[in-house]
Amino acid sequence: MTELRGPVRIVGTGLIGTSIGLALTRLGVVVELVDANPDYALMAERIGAGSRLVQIEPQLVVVAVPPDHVGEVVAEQLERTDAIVTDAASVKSKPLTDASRLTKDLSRYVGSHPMAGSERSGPLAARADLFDGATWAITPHETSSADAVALVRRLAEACGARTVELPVEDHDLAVARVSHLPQLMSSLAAGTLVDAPSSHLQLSGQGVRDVTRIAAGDPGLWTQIVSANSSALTGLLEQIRDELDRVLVALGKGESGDELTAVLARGVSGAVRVPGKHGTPHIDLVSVLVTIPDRPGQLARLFADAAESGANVEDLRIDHSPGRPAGEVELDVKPGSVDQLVEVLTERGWVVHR
Ligand SMILES: NC(=O)C1=CN([C@@H]2O[C@H](COP(=O)(O)OP(=O)(O)OC[C@H]3O[C@@H](n4cnc5c(N)ncnc54)[C@H](O)[C@@H]3O)[C@@H](O)[C@H]2O)C=CC1
Ligand SMILES: O=C(O)C(=O)Cc1ccc(O)cc1
Repeated sequence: MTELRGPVRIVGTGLIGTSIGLALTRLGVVVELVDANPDYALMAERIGAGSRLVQIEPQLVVVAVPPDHVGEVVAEQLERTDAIVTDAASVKSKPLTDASRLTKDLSRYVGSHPMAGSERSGPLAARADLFDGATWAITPHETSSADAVALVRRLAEACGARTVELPVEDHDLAVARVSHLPQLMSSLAAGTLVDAPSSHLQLSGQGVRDVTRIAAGDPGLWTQIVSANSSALTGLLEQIRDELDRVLVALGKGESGDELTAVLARGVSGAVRVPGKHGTPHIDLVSVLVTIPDRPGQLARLFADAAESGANVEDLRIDHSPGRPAGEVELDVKPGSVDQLVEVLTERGWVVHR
């Protein structure tokens, strides 16, 4: 069996590279940190993601630089080392095409893509547990060696992720749908807030926060990602444009038409197909809303009371605007636990709504 012994060289010590470094270092794997910006490599070293100076040749190189530069760095690392080389880019066709223009033998290269991240960039946003429970795509190409694929699988598992293998082209079609289109939709929705009066913005609740969170991602990085996946994205954007036209026509009629309901109902059907946490199939959860006074210790009391009802809280959201005397906690539980949870919380004086 191919073992991940290290050292692992990480080229690009931003959010993703430094998070991989932290995850591997916690397992005792020796990590070498390299970045075009020496300050970033130093920061990554200071927070414990590895070391800038490692004398031993790497077993594996992970290229975690923006997509436009991945191909050249992969080719350079293949030529300079005997290591297996992977990358973490959000698109997989472009790095492969770019690298194949620069070097002949790509058997030690296999692309990969951790499906976890954040709207933040740079080493200081990194976390050792970023990939725990996440999916990590591995995209072998025609000449990737079995050893390369096996070692990259070990890397993903060492970072706490579960792996999915798929061809390069399938990967790019899939992420156009589940990552790149949602990013563009989030940016478009958030863009309408730029000129909004603050009297409108003060009514913001969790819905607009959910929809706009990823819009805060680095525009430079996302320009590279969506440009590299333009053909897969174009079809989806045309579909959205047609749907938007239908919505405009329906709204223009000024009547509560079937057309509008059909668009909204299709959204419900799509949303329930998104797999739940840890890549498990989506299970229907029920949300229970609890009003919580803005005082120290209230969350701890709520969780203790919820635990006593026997309900396992599968997920939760907290909505609290500064200055308001109370917040709203949304507890997601399995349908079978709801009655008991509501009964116990109500008995103990919580204001609960389903
Ligand atoms: N941001 C996210 O949530 C996710 C990003 N990715 C992919 O991971 C890669 C890295 O993204 P982030 O860590 O978010 O970006 P980042 O901006 O936080 O880090 C990128 C790092 O690469 C360095 N760099 C740029 N060109 C370089 C070169 N030629 N040689 C050495 N270092 C170089 C930069 O100085 C920077 O430190 C990208 O390809 C992205 O598509 C994958 C999954 C999630
Ligand atoms: O912030 C989030 O929820 C993300 O989904 C982050 C992300 C960004 C880019 C990727 O290629 C993969 C994951």
